[in-house]
Amino acid sequence: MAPTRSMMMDSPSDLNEFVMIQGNGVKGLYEMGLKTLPKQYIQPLEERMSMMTNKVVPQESIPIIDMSNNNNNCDVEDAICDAAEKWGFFQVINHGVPTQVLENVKDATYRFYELAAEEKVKYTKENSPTKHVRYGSSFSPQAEKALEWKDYLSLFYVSEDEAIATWPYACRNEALEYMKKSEALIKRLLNILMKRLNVKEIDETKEAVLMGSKRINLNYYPVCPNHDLTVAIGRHSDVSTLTILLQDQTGGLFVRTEDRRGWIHVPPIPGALVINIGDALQIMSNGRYKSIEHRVTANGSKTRVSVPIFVNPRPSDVIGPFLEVLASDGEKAKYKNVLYSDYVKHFFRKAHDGKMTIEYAKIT
Ligand SMILES: COc1cc(/C=C/C(=O)SCCNC(=O)CCNC(=O)[C@H](O)C(C)(C)COP(=O)(O)OP(=O)(O)OC[C@H]2O[C@@H](n3cnc4c(N)ncnc43)[C@H](O)[C@@H]2OP(=O)(O)O)ccc1O
Ligand SMILES: O=C(O)CCC(=O)C(=O)O
Ligand SMILES: [Fe+2]
Repeated sequence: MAPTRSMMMDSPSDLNEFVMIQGNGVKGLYEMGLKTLPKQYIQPLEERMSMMTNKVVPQESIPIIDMSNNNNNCDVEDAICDAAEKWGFFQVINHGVPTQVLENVKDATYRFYELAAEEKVKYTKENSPTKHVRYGSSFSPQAEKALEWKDYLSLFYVSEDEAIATWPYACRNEALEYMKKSEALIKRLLNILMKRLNVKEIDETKEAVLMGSKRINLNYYPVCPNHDLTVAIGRHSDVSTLTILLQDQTGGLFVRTEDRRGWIHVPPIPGALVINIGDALQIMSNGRYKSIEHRVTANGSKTRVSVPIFVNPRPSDVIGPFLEVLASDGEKAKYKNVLYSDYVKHFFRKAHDGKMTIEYAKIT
């Protein structure tokens, strides 16, 4: 529902109560017709995209890789590994996930957020019947100095039966279908990436540590007043092995340049998926593949949705550089072995802070 002129009003006196506790989210703030951004969302100058220090580099672009069978397989494999080493980010087209499945999960995202706050609030951290389903706003509100203009629904996959029993009806079938139909793409990408690391075969143990758990997030970024003063998602790197990201046609995702001096826009391409390397794979590849910092800008005129699938080790896995990588030329380990759930908890308990999470695993 778009706000009408007569509805325009000030922010609620207790913002936390309205957004988080009653479950209205930032979507609720937009629908109230706020004219100005509440102060809690005003980011420090250095985090705003309008600052000179955050310049956009329009002439740069992350690779767009055609994965269709008509293309020479070796060329595709090289392009993927090169992109993972240099950029940590690339887009894939002709990837095998049906367009209809992608459209359906975007529609399902809208369907979930269009539910009444009383329905959505049943899934907040305080109310959710399971830790595997969580509806929230911003990233880590207790730890953040300034909030982010984003609502999310986070669904941790354990089994189809558990998902059917616990995920919200408005989106569960579509989210499950998107996960299922992405499976072949995920395996193909991991096989390709492992080959260059001298990992000849993904056996059961390797499969568990590379893709033993999955989380799907339905992100909703409503129109934002004074959007230049805030962010939709602050600078961060993902803690996953790989992330498969579906974005709509709005735009707003930016990736840090290699020299860290600027930001590259990831242009929406109909039917494409954005792939990025997460911290877990940076660690397992001993830094060969890069988990790159990225961020999302808030938009003053359009609502945006995105749906990442985070492909992860299992929480109980210990991750560290693969022996195959170290053995190949006696390379020294740059990261220590860490319990993956400790690593993820460390990530979730602090505000977004660029590339800082990986310091937790660095050998200094
Ligand atoms: C939300 O906005 C985001 C999210 C992201 C995500 C990027 C990713 O790469 S997600 C992939 C993360 N990996 C996994 O989910 C797989 C492994 N999972 C686990 O290890 C566990 O499920 C766990 C996440 C560590 C939770 O473990 P548990 O033992 O049950 O511990 P808790 O006490 O429940 O949680 C620990 C701590 O984390 C907070 N938290 C848990 N789940 C979420 C969630 N989905 N979203 C946000 N925060 C979460 C929880 O509140 C706890 O913090 P406290 O301060 O309350 O103690 C990228 C960018 C974004 O903007
Ligand atoms: O919305 C996007 O384009 C990116 C989302 C993201 O970076 C995340 O959820 O980790
Ligand atoms: Fe991310």
